[in-house]
Parts: sequence; C-alpha cells; structure tokens
Amino acid sequence: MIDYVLRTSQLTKQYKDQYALDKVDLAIPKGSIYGFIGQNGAGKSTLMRIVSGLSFPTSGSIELFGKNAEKEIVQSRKRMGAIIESPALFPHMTAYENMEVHRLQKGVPGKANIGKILELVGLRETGRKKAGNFSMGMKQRLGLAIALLGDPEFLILDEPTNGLDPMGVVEMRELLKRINRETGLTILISSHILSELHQLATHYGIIHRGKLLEQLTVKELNERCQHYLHIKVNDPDRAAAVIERKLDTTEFEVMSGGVIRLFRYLEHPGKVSSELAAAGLEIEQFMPMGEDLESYFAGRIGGAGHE
Ligand SMILES: Nc1ncnc2c1ncn2[C@@H]1O[C@H](COP(=O)(O)OP(=O)(O)OP(=O)(O)O)[C@@H](O)[C@H]1O
Repeated sequence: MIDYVLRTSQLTKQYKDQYALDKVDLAIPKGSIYGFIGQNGAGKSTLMRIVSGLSFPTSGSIELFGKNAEKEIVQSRKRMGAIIESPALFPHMTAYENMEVHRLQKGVPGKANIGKILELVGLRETGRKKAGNFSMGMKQRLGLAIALLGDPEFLILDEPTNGLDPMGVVEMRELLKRINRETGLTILISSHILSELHQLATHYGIIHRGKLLEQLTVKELNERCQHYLHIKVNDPDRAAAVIERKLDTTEFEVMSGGVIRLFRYLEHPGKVSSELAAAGLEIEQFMPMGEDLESYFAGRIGGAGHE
C-alpha cells in the first residue's frame, strides 16, 4: 500500500464568488517530489497555505502523515518545513546567525544541526559574509536551510526558483534532488513552468482555476510527451514484422485499430514508409506525433479553459 504524506479531500477555498480551490483531491506519496504546476493565480499558494496552517479551507479536509483530526494535524505540522513567502532574512546577519534566530523562533533544540544544514545547502563556507550581500541563489538556499531546521520529513516550497537565473534554477534542482535522495525527504514544490520541474519531480499535479486537472507520475508524463511516428496500416502484424526485420528495431508498440507507434526513425520517416510500401502494405496514416512539456501543459489548461 502506498504511504501518503499528504492527502486532500474535496479541498475548497472560496473568496466571495471566486474559488481559489475547487474540490481538490491531491495525494503526495512518501519520498516523492511532487511538482505542483499552475499559472499565476491557479491556487497553488492557497493549497500550500492551508496545509501549513496559515489559512483555512471553506470546505473539504486534509490528511497529514495519515492524521486528519484537527489536533493531530497541528502536531503533524511539526514534521513539516515550508517556504511559502520569501523567508525573513536579516540582511545584516551571516548565514549562521540567520539560522540561529530562526532556530530560536521555531524552538528547535541544539545548535549542532545548523552547521550540518548549511553544509547540505552549500553555505558552510560563507563565514562573515552578510546575507544582504548574498546572490539571489544564495538567499534562496539560505531560505531552504531555514525550512530544513528541525529535520522535517515533508517540505513545502512555493515557487523557490522565482527570480533565479537559469543556472540558479539548475543548482536548486540538483540540491533538492540530492536532499531527497540522501534523506528521503518528501517535497511539494510549485512552479508555473512545467519544464522547470522536469528532471526533478517524480509526480505532477496540474492545477487550473482552482481545479486539479490531472495527477500523473513522471513515467506517465514522459510517455505522453514521447515523440513517435504514428503509422496506420491495413496489416499491423505484418508491418511489425517488417519494422523488426528491415528496420532492425523493436522500439514500437502495436495499438488498437491497426496503429503502430514507432519511437525510432523520427529523423528518417522516408525509410520507414518505403520499407512498408515495398512489403506491399497499405499506409493509411503516417505522421510524427508527441508533445513537448510546455505544449502538453498548455494543452491541458487550454482544454480546461473552454469548459
Ligand atoms: N486573501 C485573498 N482574498 C481574495 N482572493 C484571494 C486571496 N488569496 C488568493 N486569492 C485569489 O485566489 C486565487 C488563487 O491564488 P493563489 O495565490 O493560490 O494562486 P497561485 O497559483 O499560488 O498563484 P501565484 O503564483 O500568483 O501565487 C487567485 O485568483 C487569487 O487572486
């Protein structure tokens, strides 16, 4: 059975006549990196604020670490860390001093962990340098370090790559992957750019105008975004044999309705069609198909926009 860190059930948040969240059922498996994708205003922060206890739902419920009674959820939140808005950094203090202030505020015992966490995020060597003089990427990593105080098992990050340059985005992605791998930390991370979470998230949730349109694993997303030649022929079994023998590949799937998806020869479609024709097969449809991540995302929310 899958162990979930967070599950929401019909979670709804209404502001006057507008739904920031509309009956959202989301499930985050333990140990996953869950990429929460949606345009600005889609409802990502609203959900994260509710889970963090900064806001309350209009209706629906959440289950955190398997607990759903209000008192137990309050306890469970102690096992969580979050960066919802930019964390308050004191510009005239060093990384270590910033950590110490937040440690005391949070009531996390023992200073010993500070060095370890700063090491983890690559800020151990910043010495006397004040946070006000840090680069944007360093500030984000210090924010992350603060959220990691208290050794959370679940981390919520609201658009942590906002304002970072492409290099900073890559660094943050690598860092989060490493922390997830080394500590098993479950991460919920939001972004309005799907490709930014690619090569990071293991699961995705796509939200649009408060509605969770789709949840899918990275494998499912990759399958949907995979490029292939769509070939419809009169005799798919014979076509499969021709592809195997003449084109020397087994990287294809025979679908229903006489359709074959061939994941090779995208650069040389002419070779495929001529081999099939030479074998006397009738080709009814023949075209490259597949989407990139951003067009997949645009297609999902575009479709929803016309409902
Ligand atoms: N306190 C509030 N009062 C009224 N409306 C609100 C309030 N907070 C959020 N909203 C509205 O709820 C919707 C969802 O906002 P939310 O901040 O959750 O979106 P988001 O996906 O996090 O986007 P962003 O990346 O812009 O923060 C928006 O239309 C927003 O205007």
